[in-house]
Amino acid sequence: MSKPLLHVNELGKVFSTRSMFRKKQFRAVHDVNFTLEAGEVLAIVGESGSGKSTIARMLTNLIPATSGDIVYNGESLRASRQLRRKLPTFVQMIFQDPFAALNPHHTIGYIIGRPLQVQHIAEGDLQQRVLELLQKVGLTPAEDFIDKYPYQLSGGQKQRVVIAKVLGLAPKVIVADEPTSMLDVSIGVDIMNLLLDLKDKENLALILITHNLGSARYMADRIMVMYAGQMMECGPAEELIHNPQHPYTKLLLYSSPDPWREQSEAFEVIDPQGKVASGTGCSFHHRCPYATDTCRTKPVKIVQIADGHQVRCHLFG
Ligand SMILES: Nc1ncnc2c1ncn2[C@@H]1O[C@H](COP(=O)(O)OP(=O)(O)OP(=O)(O)O)[C@@H](O)[C@H]1O
Repeated sequence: MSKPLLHVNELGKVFSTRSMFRKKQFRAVHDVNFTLEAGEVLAIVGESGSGKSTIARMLTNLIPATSGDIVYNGESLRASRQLRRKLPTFVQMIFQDPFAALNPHHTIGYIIGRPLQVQHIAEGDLQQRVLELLQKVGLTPAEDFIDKYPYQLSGGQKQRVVIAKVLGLAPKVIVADEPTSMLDVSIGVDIMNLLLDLKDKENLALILITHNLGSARYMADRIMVMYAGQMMECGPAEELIHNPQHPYTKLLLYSSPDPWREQSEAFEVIDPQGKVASGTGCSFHHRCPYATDTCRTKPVKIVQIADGHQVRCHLFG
C-alpha cells in the first residue's frame, strides 16, 4: 500500500508552565490521528482552546510534539533531521492576520522573493518567478504590485500576497489557520475559492482550521471536530453536517447560525460553564445530556461507525 502524504499518529502536546510557586502541566492535544492525501481538504473545527492551532503549529514544527509523530511521505518528523531541514518546502502555514504576516518595511516583491532566495529556488530568474506567483494568486497586472508596500494593499490583497509567498516554496501541504476570519465576508469567500482553485491546480493538500462549520463545509472533503484537545468526530463533510453522531458535534451544529443547520433536534447543553471535565472519563461528559456513569469514569476509545466516519463516544462503544 502506498504511503499517505501526511500521517498524524497519536499526536500529543503537553505545555509546561511555571508560576511563582509551582510548575503546571497542561495537556493541550492528545491522541490525534488522521491521514491526508494530495488534493484533499481536511477541516479541523472546534471551539476556542480545543487545540486546533496547537496541531497546526506541530505540523509545521513551530513547536515540537510531546508524544506521537507526524509522518510526511513516510518520513518521520521526530526521527528525520533531513525532513526537519526541508520541511518549509513540504508544509507551509497561512495565519489569520495578513496585516501582521507581512513586514511593512519591505516591498511585495521582496516579501515573496526572499524565501525563494533563502531556499535557493529560482535564483537566476527571481523577478520572473515573483511575477508568476502574483499572477497565480490573482494580483494582476503583477508588475503593478511588485514594488508596492503592504500598507498600500487591502486586507484581501495582503492575504493573497501571503498565499503567493507560501506557494513559492511549492509545498505539498498548506495549513490555513482561520485564513478568512479577519476579512469581510465576500473577500473571505474569494480567498476560500482561491485556495480551492490552487489546491486543484497545484495538487495540494489543505488543512483548514476554523471555528466556522459553514466554511468547513464549503471547503472540506472531511471535517474533524475537536474538543478539549481530542478528536471527537471525524467524517466526510456532508455526512458529518447532515448526520452528526457525537453530542458535541450536534451542539456545534445547533449553535451555528447558518440556515442549513438541522432544526429538528433541540440540543440541551448542560453546564456550559464547566467546559472540560477532568478525570478519566469523557472530557465532554459535563456538558452532555446523554452522559452515563461510564462516561464519567471510563476513558473513551474511537469507534468506526461507517466508512471513514469515526466517533469518540461511549454511546457507540
Ligand atoms: N505556549 C503555550 N503554553 C501554555 N498553554 C498553551 C500554549 N499555547 C496554547 N496553550 C493552551 O492550549 C490550549 C489549546 O490552544 P490552541 O491555541 O491550540 O486552541 P485553539 O483551538 O486553536 O483556540 P483558538 O481558536 O482560540 O485559536 C489552550 O487552552 C491554550 O491556552
